[in-house]
Amino acid sequence: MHQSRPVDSAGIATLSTTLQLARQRFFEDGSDPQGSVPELIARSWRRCSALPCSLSGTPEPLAQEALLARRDAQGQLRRHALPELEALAEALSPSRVMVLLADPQGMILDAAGSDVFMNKAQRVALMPGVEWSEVQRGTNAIGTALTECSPITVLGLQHYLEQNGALGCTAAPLLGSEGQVLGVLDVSGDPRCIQAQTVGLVRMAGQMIEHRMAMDNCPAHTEILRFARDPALIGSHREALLWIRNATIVGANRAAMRALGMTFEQLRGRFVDDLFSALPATDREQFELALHPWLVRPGQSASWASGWVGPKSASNRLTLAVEQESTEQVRQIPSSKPPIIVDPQREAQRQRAVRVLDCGIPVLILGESGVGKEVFARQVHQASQRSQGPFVAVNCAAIPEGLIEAELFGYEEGAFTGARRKGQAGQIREAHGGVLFLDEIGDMPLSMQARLLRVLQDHEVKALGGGRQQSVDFVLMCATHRDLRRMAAEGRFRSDLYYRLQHFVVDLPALREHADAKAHIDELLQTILPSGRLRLSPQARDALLDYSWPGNWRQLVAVAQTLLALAEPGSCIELADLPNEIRRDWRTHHQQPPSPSSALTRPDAEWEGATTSPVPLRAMTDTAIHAAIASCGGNVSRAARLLGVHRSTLYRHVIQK
Ligand SMILES: Nc1ncnc2c1ncn2[C@@H]1O[C@H](COP(=O)(O)OP(=O)(O)OP(=O)(O)O)[C@@H](O)[C@H]1O
Repeated sequence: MHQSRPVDSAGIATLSTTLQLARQRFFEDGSDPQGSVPELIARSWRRCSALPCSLSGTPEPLAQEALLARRDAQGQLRRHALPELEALAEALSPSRVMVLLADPQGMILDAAGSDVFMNKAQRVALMPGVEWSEVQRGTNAIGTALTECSPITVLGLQHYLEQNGALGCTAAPLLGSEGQVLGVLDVSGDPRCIQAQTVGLVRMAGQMIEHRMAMDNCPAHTEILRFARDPALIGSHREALLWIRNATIVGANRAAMRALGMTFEQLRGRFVDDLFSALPATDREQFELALHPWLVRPGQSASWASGWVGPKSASNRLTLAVEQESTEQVRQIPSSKPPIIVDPQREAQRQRAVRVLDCGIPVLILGESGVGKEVFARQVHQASQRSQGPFVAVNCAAIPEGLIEAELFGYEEGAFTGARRKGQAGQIREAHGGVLFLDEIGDMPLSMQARLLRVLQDHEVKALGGGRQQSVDFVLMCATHRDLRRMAAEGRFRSDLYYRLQHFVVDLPALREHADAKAHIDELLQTILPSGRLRLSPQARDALLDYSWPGNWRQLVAVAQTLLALAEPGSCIELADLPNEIRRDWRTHHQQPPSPSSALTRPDAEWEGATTSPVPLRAMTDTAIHAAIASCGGNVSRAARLLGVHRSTLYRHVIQK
């Protein structure tokens, strides 16, 4: 019996007629969906329909102690995956999606990303503490990726349960060196937000996590043979890896399986000499590896740059200098530390905040999401007398309400019944001697605010589950995008805590409100997209400079890093390569003939445009000039010839703008 019903027409925007029909036939008549939905989805629907028990309903998340125990059991996975989770959430933040990490059973352990979407997702229990295996939640990206052991995207009503039809999710399983599933990385959001770029970024982040875990886990008596077509990829997450014990292959990563065209089962147990015809002695540091002739497929080069990693010897990482012709330039991987743009006003605020902090007075930072409140707080800490002490950042909105007390105040050993847990100091005690940064303090539950206020007054903290009061020495910095004054007036934030926090307030302006907004945007773009490697067409640059950046610096950095990750080295980024909302915004302000050729090859075109939709002449000229420059690959002389004007006229026009 099928447990989900077909969908009515008031469904999701992404629902296609074919999908609708396929669901109807499958759920009502039991017709096989083959050919109407992707094969992975069809297979999963079949599996789900054969499940013995009903899949409907919204499950309750685990209690906090049980979730903490599940997290503890995946300490290594989380250590390697959480930085990527944060980076991915940051890179995708303009899209209102969330990034999830689940364990090998599909239990969601951690989430990062858009608060707006997280709140929506909670309604269907897509949150930490809930298991999203296929058996529990039907076809879904996390569960189906785990079952199929393959990356997958599940959009809208491809989900088995109709109640999950508003979700778009893409997930990549994280595999260990023996093909075992270590966990799964997932991005979920509105189905329209899951674009090809999102899928690519999830897979890339998954590869990075797998690579880091693999290098951290080289068992005793095992060597790793690393190889890649391009020597520059050796040491990166894109290198191929084979684990070798007694000259026999015992493990492989995905890149190795792809490079050799073999599955893990086909590789396991093979002698490595079977694959490579000239395997060099292990004491050589640099060598070229030749693939055995019988494995070489048409068009595949037989030569690889390669190197060894000895057992447990991270220091033995080889940097290879094999001379090899390579047509592929190495793609720039977005740097994890983009530059911070500083202006005089911000610098003055920072210096004053340092003086205040050094006197032990709390600093409250206000501003829209993404204006750099945490960045600012970290800079103040760095310049303060507490710079040698810790900077402990806690995002009050990201921690589920039931966990926040334990996270902040810590707990004693055995504090939770039935849990085999050691105690935990808690973030407040971890900030001893330094700074405690409470981000999104406006989202802190009222009961927690009362406890925090007591800690600020007494400088003492008591962990959950008993124990004695311990004295703590920290200075508080807080941030929020909410109007705390109004919240306090409406009783949604404790007034006594508000008055304690508002002695020194830093109000960081939105990016669009900066007097030099365009210059700042340009400076950041130039640093992240260095002109030697990538070019921005004049139209694309204009669109980026003119955009209002509602997600502020975070959105700008994420867009620039995504462009860098996706563009081929040396290529020119065009308007069409920019995210939809930026293109749409630019087009709204520059209603123009679509391409230079239409304006240039048909001299009357601009007048036709003028009669149907009046556009200022200056704007039309701008667009024609930028389009001409773009179509000539940035060459102003050629663009001038194309437009039939002198080069100096064009320069003058561009400079005057
Ligand atoms: N002055 C700056 N120059 C360049 N990039 C910046 C600047 N400030 C912030 N950023 C970028 O924006 C990102 C977001 O900054 P941050 O987390 O401090 O914002 P926030 O205001 O705390 O956001 P939220 O309120 O959503 O937590 C940073 O990781 C950094 O990449």
